[in-house]
Amino acid sequence: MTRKNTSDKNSSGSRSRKSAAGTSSSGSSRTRTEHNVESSAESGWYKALLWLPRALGKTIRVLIGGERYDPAYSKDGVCFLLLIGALLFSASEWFHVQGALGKGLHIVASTLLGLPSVILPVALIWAFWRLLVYSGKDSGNAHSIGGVCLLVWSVCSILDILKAPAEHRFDLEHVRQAGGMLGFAVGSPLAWGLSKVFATIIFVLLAIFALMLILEIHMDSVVAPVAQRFEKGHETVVHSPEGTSEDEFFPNEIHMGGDTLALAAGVPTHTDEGREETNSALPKRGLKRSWFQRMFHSRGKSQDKAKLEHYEADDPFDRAAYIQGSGDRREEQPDSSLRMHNVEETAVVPALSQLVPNEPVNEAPVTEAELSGVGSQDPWAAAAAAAQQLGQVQESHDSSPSQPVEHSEPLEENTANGDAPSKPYMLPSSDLLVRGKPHAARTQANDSVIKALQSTFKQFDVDARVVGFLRGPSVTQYEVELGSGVKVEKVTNLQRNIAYAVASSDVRILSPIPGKSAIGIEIPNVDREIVHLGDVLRSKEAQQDDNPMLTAVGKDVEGHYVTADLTKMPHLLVAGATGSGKSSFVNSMLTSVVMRAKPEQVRLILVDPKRVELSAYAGIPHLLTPIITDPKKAAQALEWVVKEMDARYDDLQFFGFRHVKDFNQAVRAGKVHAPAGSNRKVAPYPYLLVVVDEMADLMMVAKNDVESSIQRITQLARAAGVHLVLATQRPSVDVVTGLIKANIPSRLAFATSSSTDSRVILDATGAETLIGQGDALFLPMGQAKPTRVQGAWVSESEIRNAVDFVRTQRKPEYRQDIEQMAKKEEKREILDDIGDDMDELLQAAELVITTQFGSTSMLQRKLRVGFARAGRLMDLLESRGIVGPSEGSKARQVLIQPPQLQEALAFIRGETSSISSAQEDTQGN
Ligand SMILES: Nc1ncnc2c1ncn2[C@@H]1O[C@H](COP(=O)(O)OP(=O)(O)OP(=O)(O)O)[C@@H](O)[C@H]1O
Repeated sequence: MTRKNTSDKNSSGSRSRKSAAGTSSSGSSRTRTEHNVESSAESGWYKALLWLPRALGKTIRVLIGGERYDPAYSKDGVCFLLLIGALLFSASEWFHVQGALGKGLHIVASTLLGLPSVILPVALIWAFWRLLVYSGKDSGNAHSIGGVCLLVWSVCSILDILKAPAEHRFDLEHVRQAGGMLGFAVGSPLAWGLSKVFATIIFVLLAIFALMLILEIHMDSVVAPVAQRFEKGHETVVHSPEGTSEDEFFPNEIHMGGDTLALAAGVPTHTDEGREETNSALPKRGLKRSWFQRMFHSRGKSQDKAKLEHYEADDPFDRAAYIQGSGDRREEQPDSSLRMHNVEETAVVPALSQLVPNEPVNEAPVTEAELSGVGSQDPWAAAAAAAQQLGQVQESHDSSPSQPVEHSEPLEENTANGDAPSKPYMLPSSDLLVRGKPHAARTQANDSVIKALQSTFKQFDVDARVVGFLRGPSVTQYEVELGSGVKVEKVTNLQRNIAYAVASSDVRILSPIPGKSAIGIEIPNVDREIVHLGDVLRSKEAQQDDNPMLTAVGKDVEGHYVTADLTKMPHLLVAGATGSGKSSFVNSMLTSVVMRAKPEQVRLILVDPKRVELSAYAGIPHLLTPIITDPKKAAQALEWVVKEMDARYDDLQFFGFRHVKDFNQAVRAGKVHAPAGSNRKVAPYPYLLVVVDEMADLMMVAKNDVESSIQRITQLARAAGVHLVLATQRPSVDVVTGLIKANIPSRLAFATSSSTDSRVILDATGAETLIGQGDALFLPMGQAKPTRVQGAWVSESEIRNAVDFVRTQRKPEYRQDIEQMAKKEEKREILDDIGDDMDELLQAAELVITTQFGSTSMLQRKLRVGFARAGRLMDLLESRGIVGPSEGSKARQVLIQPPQLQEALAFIRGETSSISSAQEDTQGN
């Protein structure tokens, strides 16, 4: 089930994580209370530090009319103070102004810092910039500012040590010319007590630590890659770019080791020029990236992005920016009188919005006992004993193709790859994914919208006012309270006028907001926020849960990260109009799996009839089969999944478990033993995730087969660890049939073109009012009402980096039986097509090829058949490429020469896949 830090009550009773400070997503009372709680939790020194500025602010507020406290202004105030401080100290330290104030400031600065006082204005401007750009709990400001203070202290101390006089004495003039009081405090005593060299080393180390704090670098990110490089020393040499063909380096999507990676027909290789170089440089890049990424993060997002190779498809919101004009249209600066008015009217707004935390409080993890079947008794002992007694069962087990032993391949897959066990598999570092800006709780655009709403109410004489808002990444929900005796319809009827006033056609009105006596007006933000996949995966919630099937969904309208456990969905339907963000979601989901799951934990079957959407994942070790692009093969793969599921059930039944999770736990605990005498190895089953990027194509080729496979999988697959994600851009009843809907309980609806489509997906309207580009309604199983989310975004460069990282570690181990099953199916189709006419068709082929005369009447005469039958035989020969198309009354062209007769006959009988391959086979023999 979804886990998000909102209060969505989950009717199935599954876990729902609450926000750090509160339990309900409801409004102002909650957030006001949270504010009190938060301020009472402040430490004593913090209160003491802020006592003076707060008292000053309070006095000013009282003097100018007693307005309520707006914390957004306190941040602005600090920024301005820093700027003014920087200006003052630059006058005294750089321009040496000679006024009394200038001299006084210089005395203060040089006494405190000594020579480094010249960098004081820079440090203040830097702190000003940092506070302006980053704010909130996740901003990292405390680390950075603490780091800068430490660095300045270290520099002052080093200067003091270097200039410390031999005799132990304090001389203020000397101290001012060295590291100031700050440096003297510890520097000189250390130099006198320890020697200058050792004291300097200590402060150099402290300076390095300070730099690490500023650049957000951790020791392990420096040491681990170096250690890794040492371990891989030899391999790196082997894979060095020079003198090594691309074949030796298996991440290349076509050649891997000595083998050729069997990409599905039509799967583009997703390479571009210089790609080989990129791949072979990867281990080196990993180290560089981790250093630079952190450094860039601390300096801004634009540089952060620049480190990744850029693709056209990397840019989210392209069209949104254009359509909504956010790039062109400047927000009007509200005039001062209106601004005052707004401040009063919406005074509660910042109190509401600033308290929406990004990080959830952690709930106690699910206990082992919650997992079904794992109780205090030891069920495995009984199963093992039963297995001992069931020698006969085991034998039949061995012989029967549908029995678990036959199915031992996936169980052994951990060790099947010769080189796999020697190299531990490493998950990609989350540093490969871009960091976004901290969530903005309030922007200028929100103020403009509130102003527009208030004036609309005023114009139409409706006694209503905006009392708060919750800003999400793409949409803000404004909370409107009505005066007593005012009908709700008065506001809902204004929908079009509101849309006009805020210049957006996508206004959604919720009346009331669930759980509140207030109306919610959802209006798209002109300054939308991109929800980066990396941020969702780095959220506390996602990091504390090591479930490999946990996937990022995005952020809800309150700015909380939303993640989902695919095992609890257990199947998901993703639908929406073209360009609405489905493929981007599927990419985020698959990248989540690549980032969090090892191949032995999750295996994938990817169906991509559009051929380009999922090709980036070709060759990853999680794949169970090459990416399937042919809808017919996809239908057969689904049938294979049904068989796999049945086989897993047989296994679970045999060993006495109800869920594959329990079975896996027992295997890991060494409590499951293969029956005596059997040579099978017991290993945990990986989850199997089947992703179909376009359902409509599958339904067109084999509606009944696909429907019945999906029905069977969805009914049973949960316990077997098999999960489906079906995406479609045609949410019509012929694609998303009643049968499919009934079996896929979780839905994710992106913008649809009509309310009918929305009903098909969600059984409710609403998706037609979404604004596209990742804006979605998420309805996980068990939840009564959908939650609005902005889907997580992962760029193509990020996907490539993550995928390259895993491909360099392991080859995919494809299951041959999926391919074989598809081939068998093809053969069956060929034979079905010919039916009872095989003998006559072979005779006809022989006649036509030996005589090189493709005439229907000749077949009529020689085979003694009627015209219609001879015509059918000729059509069958044409379909197999033996004769050309009909040329009216003329005989058809014969395309096969007499020496190829035997190959042609073998091909007709379905023994070979083509006539040329038959020739090759013959030559080979
Ligand atoms: N979560 C998101 N955040 C930001 N922008 C997004 C997001 N999702 C999609 N977009 C924008 O919308 C564009 C279209 O998205 P996407 O290709 O996923 O749509 P789609 O529904 O799969 O379309 P189609 O069915 O035609 O393949 C993207 O190129 C991107 O610019």
